[in-house]
Amino acid sequence: MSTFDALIADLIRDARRVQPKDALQFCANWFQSRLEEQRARCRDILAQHPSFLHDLPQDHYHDISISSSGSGSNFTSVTVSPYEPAGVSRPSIRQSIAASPFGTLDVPGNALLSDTTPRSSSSSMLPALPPTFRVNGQEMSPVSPLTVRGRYSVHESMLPPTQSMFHQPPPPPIETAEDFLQPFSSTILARRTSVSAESIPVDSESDEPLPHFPKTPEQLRRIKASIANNFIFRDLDEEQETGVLNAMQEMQVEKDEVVIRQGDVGEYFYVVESGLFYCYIRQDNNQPSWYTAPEGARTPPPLPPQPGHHPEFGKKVSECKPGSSFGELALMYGHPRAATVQAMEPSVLWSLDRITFRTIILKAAHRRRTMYEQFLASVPLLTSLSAEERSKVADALVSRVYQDGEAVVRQGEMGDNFFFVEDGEATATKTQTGEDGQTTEITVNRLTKGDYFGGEHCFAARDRMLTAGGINRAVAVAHGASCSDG
Ligand SMILES: Nc1ncnc2c1ncn2[C@@H]1O[C@@H]2COP(=O)(O)O[C@H]2[C@H]1O
Repeated sequence: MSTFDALIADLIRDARRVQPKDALQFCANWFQSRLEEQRARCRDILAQHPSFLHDLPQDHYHDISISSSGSGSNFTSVTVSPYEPAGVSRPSIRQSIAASPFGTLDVPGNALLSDTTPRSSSSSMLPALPPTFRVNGQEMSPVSPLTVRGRYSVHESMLPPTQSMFHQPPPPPIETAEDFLQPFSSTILARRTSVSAESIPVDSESDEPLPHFPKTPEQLRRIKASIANNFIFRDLDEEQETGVLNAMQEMQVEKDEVVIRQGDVGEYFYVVESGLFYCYIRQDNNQPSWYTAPEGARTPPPLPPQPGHHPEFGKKVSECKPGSSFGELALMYGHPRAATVQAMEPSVLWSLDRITFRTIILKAAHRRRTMYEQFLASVPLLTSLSAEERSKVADALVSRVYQDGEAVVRQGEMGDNFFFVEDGEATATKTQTGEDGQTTEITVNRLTKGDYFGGEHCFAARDRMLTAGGINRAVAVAHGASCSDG
């Protein structure tokens, strides 16, 4: 598969999973995120191995602009080197991790890097200047390859079409060299893998050292308790869990503190140890809190206050309590933050940086999904599902090991799970009461790999008791997974 095809396949898969309301915006953000990640990695590699620059063909990377006529014959090609030293220190992907979990804007490509707002005390770790790259000798900020306007497309791209029409004059004809970028296919990149678990081969490894913040046994105990019932951590093996625990940082959050702002770039994922958080979504527009409309721009009239609305953050959509987590969407899909998250009381959070989240957690989830997709493809009941539908079922599966003789479901119990036998064997038994009043247990079925049971709405199996007769693994479709009558 070509780089382009692979990119598009990844984009389509992610878009289907997310089902964005604004598809174009989703695509723009998705490509922007890929581009930023890739360029930061290139710069990292070149910072470590400047000699690679000489090995690279100078026309290795082209930005191609299309003339406003849109005709294919009017392509012009401009050499752009994201490797070229630019006279300012550029951020590496490591540096792009803001020292403060609130510093969600400090990522390459974020136009707000030119913002001079004071940051947290650890901001000395952050690059002093916005990241740039050089086009024809001219310093430029990264732009979205799908954006046809100026440099700070991040601002613009966050506005939905109607909103941006209020703020912006009509777009000029497409004419700048940096508007469209060909997919990058560098020999140098082959030396490193992407951190995107969504798009990399499952078993590739990142050689990026992950952060390690030493912790007391008591802190470790508290994190483990916080993640114990969180499905996001369910797929981690011991080594992965250790990596995640090492990378987590404790945060004491005050009442009313805003941990995440809708529209910001996501750098951290959070697990709630104690306290309470509300998540809000502004429906009226998607623009980030730091956005200021250009002078003289017309703004839409403010919406009247409604119950459950925060005057600034919008509608309350959910609450995050101890053991839950938030902030995963932006890290997974490269979106701006989808909601604003604010502490309702003094709280304790554990934050996990984007790189660790993607290299460990997403990778484990990806591997798990691949494993279950293969398993589900062998289940006769599901042969009519499309690959995409099987993926969805795979994501909903929770694997559980049952010991020999252990009951999986009991006769007469209300059941809201549907089970597949992943490995081993299960027996279905039924208790019968004879005319003499004696109860006997008879075996009515034996189930092996790929067989299923449960789901009382789908199958008249509620009068059975299934015991794990040598069953090693059963896979349950989680509560809420749908199954059709039949
Ligand atoms: N209804 C919701 N829509 C979107 N995000 C939500 C919602 N409820 C909670 N959230 C969380 O709010 C977080 C905001 O940052 P993210 O978009 O990274 O991830 C988001 C989710 O974890």
